[in-house]
Amino acid sequence: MTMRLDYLSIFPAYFDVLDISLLGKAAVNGLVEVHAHDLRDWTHDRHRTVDDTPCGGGAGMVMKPDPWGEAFDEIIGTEPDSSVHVIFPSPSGAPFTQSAAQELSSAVRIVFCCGRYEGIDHRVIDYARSMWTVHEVSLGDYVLNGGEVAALAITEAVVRLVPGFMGNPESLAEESFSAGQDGLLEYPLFTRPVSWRGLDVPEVLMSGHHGRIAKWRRDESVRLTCERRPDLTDSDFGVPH
Ligand SMILES: N#Cc1c(-c2ccc3ccn(Cc4ccc(CN5CCOCC5)cc4)c3c2)n[nH]c1N
Repeated sequence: MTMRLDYLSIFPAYFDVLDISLLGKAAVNGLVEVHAHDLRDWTHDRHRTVDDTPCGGGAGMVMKPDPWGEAFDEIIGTEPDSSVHVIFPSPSGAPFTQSAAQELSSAVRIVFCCGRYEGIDHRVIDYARSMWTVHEVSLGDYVLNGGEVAALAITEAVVRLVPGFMGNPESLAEESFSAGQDGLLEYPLFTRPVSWRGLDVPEVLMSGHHGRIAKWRRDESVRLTCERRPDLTDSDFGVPH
């Protein structure tokens, strides 16, 4: 099954990068199909205008609904289809999580609507909700200039979970933020040389003793999680708050 990814943006060149590396390989293997669109192609004035002043006043500009509606008609269609997932990155969106990525990895079609300025006229989102499955999501509590970077991050998080994408699916099982690691942060990683600029690989990792190695890794994951992400710890880890 090929996953079709569409990107609507006034900066479609942001998505040229998807031809590189693993994503490029996935496209070649037919796992994903990528289409980037310039929203201005659905404007009709000489200046190819996509924005206007906010109703009710306020700073900045708001993206007009008309180009989005015409782009939707051409790219997605005019019939409702809940199997189409439409993602609006937004500072006021719900936090994007690994479980959301996992859910989206089984989607047949995902359309990313990348806003700019102060955002998109809300009727565009309301219309999309009446037609497709809509996700208003945020990458995190910091302000970006538009939705493109978020769309790229979400794409990578989702596509790497598509069956057949990652060469070694076992590497997905041990990752942080996935059930396999009990939601703890990943332990520190080391490789050769054993000694580097006076810094040595922890002896336990060179011991060949799998039980001790597993304990060290678990202890390190718990230590790191307590230090950096107390919000992820709870009594189940046997770790005091
Ligand atoms: N995903 C994601 C994002 C985004 C994001 C996503 C999409 C768009 C479209 C336009 N912009 C720029 C923009 C910046 C500032 C504001 C006003 N601010 C008022 C006070 O509260 C904060 C927002 C609005 C819009 C976007 C930003 N930012 N951070 C994330 N994690």
